[in-house]
Parts: sequence; C-alpha cells; structure tokens
Amino acid sequence: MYILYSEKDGNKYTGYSQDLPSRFKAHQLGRVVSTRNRRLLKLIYFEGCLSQQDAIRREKYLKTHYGKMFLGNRLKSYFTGQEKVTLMTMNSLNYKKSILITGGAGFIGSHVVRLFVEKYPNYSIFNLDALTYAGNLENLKDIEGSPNYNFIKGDINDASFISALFQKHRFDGVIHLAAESHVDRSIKDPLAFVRTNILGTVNLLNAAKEIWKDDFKNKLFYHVSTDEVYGTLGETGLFTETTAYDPNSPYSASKASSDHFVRAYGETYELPYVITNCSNNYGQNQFPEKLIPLFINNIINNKALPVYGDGNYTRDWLYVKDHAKAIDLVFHKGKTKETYNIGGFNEWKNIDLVKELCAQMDERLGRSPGTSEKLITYVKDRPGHDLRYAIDASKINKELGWKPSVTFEEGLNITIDWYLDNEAWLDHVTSGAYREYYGKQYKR
Ligand SMILES: Cc1cn([C@H]2C[C@H](O)[C@@H](COP(=O)(O)OP(=O)(O)O[C@H]3O[C@H](C)C(=O)[C@H](O)[C@H]3O)O2)c(=O)[nH]c1=O
Repeated sequence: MYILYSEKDGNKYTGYSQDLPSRFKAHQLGRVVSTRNRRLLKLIYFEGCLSQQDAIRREKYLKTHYGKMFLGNRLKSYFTGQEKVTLMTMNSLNYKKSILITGGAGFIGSHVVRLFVEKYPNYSIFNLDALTYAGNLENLKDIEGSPNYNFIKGDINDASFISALFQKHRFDGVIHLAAESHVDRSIKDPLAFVRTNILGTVNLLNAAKEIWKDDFKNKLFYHVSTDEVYGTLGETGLFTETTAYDPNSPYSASKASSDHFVRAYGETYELPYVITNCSNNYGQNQFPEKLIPLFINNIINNKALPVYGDGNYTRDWLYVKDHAKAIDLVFHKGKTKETYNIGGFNEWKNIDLVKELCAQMDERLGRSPGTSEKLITYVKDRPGHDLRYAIDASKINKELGWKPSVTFEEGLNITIDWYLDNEAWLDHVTSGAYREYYGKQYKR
C-alpha cells in the first residue's frame, strides 16, 4: 500500500505497489510516501524529477536526522531504462507533533514552514495552501524533499474538506496564516476577504474544536493577524495589546472579525489559542503587489513608482524571518489565550522609505544617484488610507525575549539582493493574472 503526493497537481493518491510505476509515470511525481504502519515510513524519490544534487542532499538530510535507516533498492526493479528510484526505509520515525500551517506557500507562511521543517525534524509539518495568486510552491523548493514536510492543496473555505483533513491527521497544533492580505484588493472585492479571512478561519476553528474537544491538553490554535485591526494612529502613540479594535479597510475588518472569532472560541469552547498582531513585513518571496517588492520590480524595469497621496503615511517594517522566529517563540512559549504584538521598532514614512530604496537600487544597478527617484509618481490616494501604524512590541520582548535580529538596513539589503538574484521568480509571478491586476489598480 502506498500514499503518493503529486508534486504536479498537489493531490494525494493511494494504491497498491503493483500500480506504482504507472502512477509514477502518469503524474510525473517527485515523491512517493508509502506507509505500512504508523512507525514505518518509506520515502521514495524519483530521481527523474530531481537533480542528482537534490537527491543526494535529501539522502544526507535523512541520514543526519534519522539514525536507523537503510537504503534499499527493491522498487528499482519496477523501473527500467534511465528511471531510477531511491527507496529509503526508516524504522524509528516517530513524530512528536503534527502541525498544520495554513497559507504555507505564501510569503510569511513559507518562511514559517521552512523554519519549522528545518528546526523541528521531529514534527510532521503539513502545509495547507489553496495556491491562489500569492501562494507559490517555488517559495519552498529547497525543503520540499524533507521527510517531515507534507504539502496539501486545499481551500479553508471548504468546510467538509477541512473537517475531513483534521479527522484524518489529528493535528496537535494549527498555525493559521492563510488569508487574503492586500488592502487594495479588499477595496475592490470585500467578499473574497469575508470568505477566506472570516469564514475560512471559522471552518478551521470548528474542525479544531471537533477533534480536540475531549482533550485540549497540548493543543494550540495559533492565529496570525495584523496591527491593522487597531485602525490608525495619529502622529504619536503606539498600538499595544489592549488598544481597542477600530479597523478601517475591508481587509482589516475581516482580520479583526477573525481575531474576535478565535477569542470567542477560546471563551465559549475553551479552545486553546494565541493571537499575534504584526506590523508590515518585507523580505524574500513577497508578492510584488506590496510596496517594497512592487517598487523594486518597477525600478528594475524603469517603471513609475506610484506613491499614494502625498506619501506621508507611516508604517513599521519588520524583516519576515524575524516574524517567523517570533511565531516559533510564541507557538512554543506563549501563554494561551494571550495576544502578542510583533513589530520592528522601525517606523518609516512611505516617501522616505521609497527614496532610501531608490538610492540603494541605483547603487546595486550601477545607475547614477537620483536615477530611480525620478520614477516617483504621486497618484490618487488609497480610500480610507490609515495614516500611521506603529507597534509597541515590549510585551513579547519582556515576556519571551524576542527582538528583531537584523536592522532595517541589513534586511533591506538582503531583500534587494534576493530580488535581483531571482528575476526568474519575479518574471514568473508577474506574468498572466498579475498584469491584469496591475493594469486595473494603477490605471488612473
Ligand atoms: C502598494 C502601494 C502601497 N503604497 C503605500 C500604502 C501604505 O501606506 C504603504 C504600504 O502599503 P502595502 O500595501 O505594502 O501594505 P499595507 O497596506 O500597509 O498592509 C500590509 O501590512 C499590514 C500590516 C498587513 O496586515 C497587510 O496584509 C499588508 O498588506 O505604502 C503606495 O504608496 N503605493 C503602492 O503602490
């Protein structure tokens, strides 16, 4: 008997070993996971789909992390010609926890998935992602072969699918990042945000409540949220965990609502939860609809930099890997039923940030100083544009010892380098539907 995850279509197939070769061929798979019983797990890599280097890396990874393992070649006989299969059998694999990470192919989600897969080889990580425009499995290419990583394509809006998934895998923890996240899109299509951010969250809460209801011990529903739920600040002050909710955009209203549902399930059904509200993230793999990657992409392509209004809006910026580290810490050490604010202690007016970005890009691209700044174009403001977000992250700092590990300058350098080194990724995500979105959003 085997269970087979198709890396081509994201679906799962089960069958008997006799059908294996034809299934392999039909789906051009990269990986087969076959279980005989809970403790015996076989990983079979179809080397036709992997570079030799990747196959060797995966074998090394398994050997390092799991002692009692041997490589067999029984299944090789199923294959002929150039196709090669590596069969790995582990007798002592016994995962300590199974964790569902929703939205794990997205920007922040992919950094969280990678951190958990690499740091906790004794956790089985399930990445559930609908692979909408912002979800991209290319973001996780480097860890897709890790034995403790599983990808499931699916939508949190599908209640019966979610319930069956929880029944099947009996997750110990959920880290919920799946969301529609772009404010401008929420202004154009609020219902999409209601569906995914509110109804999708409630579907997950219901499924978790159902499987955990008899024993909440060591279970956790971690809801990842945003500082936008607090609305806007004036020129001074900071958002704390006790700031009243006052959302202004359909996006932030949907996130505020989902936060309320999570707390309500904690109060009503005793569901153990934590919530974190974070400021603006930036870093590798961010979809180029958000300010920083959009402007990097436009500078590379000598396109206008559309600054909303007068540009005097303020955001607090946090490097995405520092956010992922904070999530790890809160997941393991945070108190249940608590909220933690996460921020970069790093406020920038949009226009100052854009000018800084232009200066750094000129240097990297070998353009004379001031070239990219000429691309700045002031455009019609975003409706309901929040003036200023700024986070007081002293609670997570004092209670859990978290603080950002990189300065903004370092983080921005890493980010720019990544986008310049990954133009293929950028080209890929900015083709097709992106062009249509861009045309509509910036047609003024
Ligand atoms: C895309 C774009 C943005 N802007 C301005 C609008 C904002 O004042 C600032 C950042 O905008 P962005 O859309 O990148 O991010 P926010 O609207 O602050 O929201 C972001 O940070 C929070 C925490 C989340 O929770 C959101 O999910 C996330 O999208 O730049 C422009 O001036 N021009 C542009 O083309």
